[in-house]
Amino acid sequence: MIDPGPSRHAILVRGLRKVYPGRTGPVVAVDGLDLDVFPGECFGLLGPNGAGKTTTIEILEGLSEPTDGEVEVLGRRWATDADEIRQRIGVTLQETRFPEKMTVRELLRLFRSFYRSGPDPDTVMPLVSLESKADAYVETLSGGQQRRLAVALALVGDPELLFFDEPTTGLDPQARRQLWDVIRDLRQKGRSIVLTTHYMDEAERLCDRIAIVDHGKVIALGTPDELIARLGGEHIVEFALGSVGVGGDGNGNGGDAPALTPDAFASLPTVASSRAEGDGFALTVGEPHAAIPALLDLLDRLGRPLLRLTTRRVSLEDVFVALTGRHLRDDGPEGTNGEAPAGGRGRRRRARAG
Ligand SMILES: Nc1ncnc2c1ncn2[C@@H]1O[C@H](COP(=O)(O)OP(=O)(O)OP(=O)(O)O)[C@@H](O)[C@H]1O
Repeated sequence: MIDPGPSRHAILVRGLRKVYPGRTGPVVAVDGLDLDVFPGECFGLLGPNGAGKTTTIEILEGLSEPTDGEVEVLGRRWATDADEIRQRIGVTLQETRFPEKMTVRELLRLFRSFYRSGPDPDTVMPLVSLESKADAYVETLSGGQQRRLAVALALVGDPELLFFDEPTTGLDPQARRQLWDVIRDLRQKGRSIVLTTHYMDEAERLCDRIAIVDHGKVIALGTPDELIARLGGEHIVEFALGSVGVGGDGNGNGGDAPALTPDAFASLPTVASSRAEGDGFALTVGEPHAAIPALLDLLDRLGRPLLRLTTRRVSLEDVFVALTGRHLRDDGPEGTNGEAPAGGRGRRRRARAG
């Protein structure tokens, strides 16, 4: 049971479950989730497609009913205090459809009229750098400008708590950065923020604390630094080996020499963990200057030629891989491999404004 005392929480969730009927049988989207979001923090739900992030945020926003569990938003419950909660939160959905024949200013004024109090819409436009578009029809705005308009619409009620569901999916790098700045400003002004994302760099840059979600459960929780520190080393050394003899991959498999496994590198100086990665290996290390010379010595003794070697800082992606053995996502404008986003796989929420 949730403690009935005065809530110090922006959000309190206990034992949240959501089961959808599904075509081929029940789908457990959220499976016993606990969350504590404190006032003034930017809290991230990070996880792969289908992890249950959107389902969770929809329940917090009062758009969907839980199958089981308890939810408090700003110390209130949706069942009894829906009007009050709506007056105190701002919601930016994954996608928003706007009425085409309204200007930016008209739409902001309309949304402002839904709230008892809040700023003059003209003072909100500069917060999202849309003042020059005040009299433009919303249909003429670019994708990034429309996302920022959606944020402005969430701000006109002067919310204490804001929800952003995958705020930058599909945006180009410049538009992403502009939206990051808007979210950072809101945080600096003391607003509580909950955002979902499958971009680890976004979570790392924006969030004070992150819950990594997989299969409807929180599998890790902490500040980005705490989560990264769990790996036991701050650097990743990735390398691939040439095969000895004919054929083979970067692990030595398929050539004449016996294949190497990640264990072969586990006892090198400051190596905290080792895994197969793509066509080679990835070592989590504390001190690359100690680990790399020892690695080169070992490969020399084993007679294995090095094809390539790179080092980088540990990311939340590595935390996810260490926890699940899978990658968080294979794309992202600034992700690990720079491939184009997979885009609209699965369901996307669309909201019609006005
Ligand atoms: N209305 C629905 N009916 C049936 N299953 C659903 C429904 N909505 C979501 N699901 C399923 O519930 C699971 C969680 O989906 P959800 O959209 O919450 O995940 P997510 O982490 O937000 O993923 P994404 O990043 O793709 O938005 C998935 O298996 C999804 O297919």
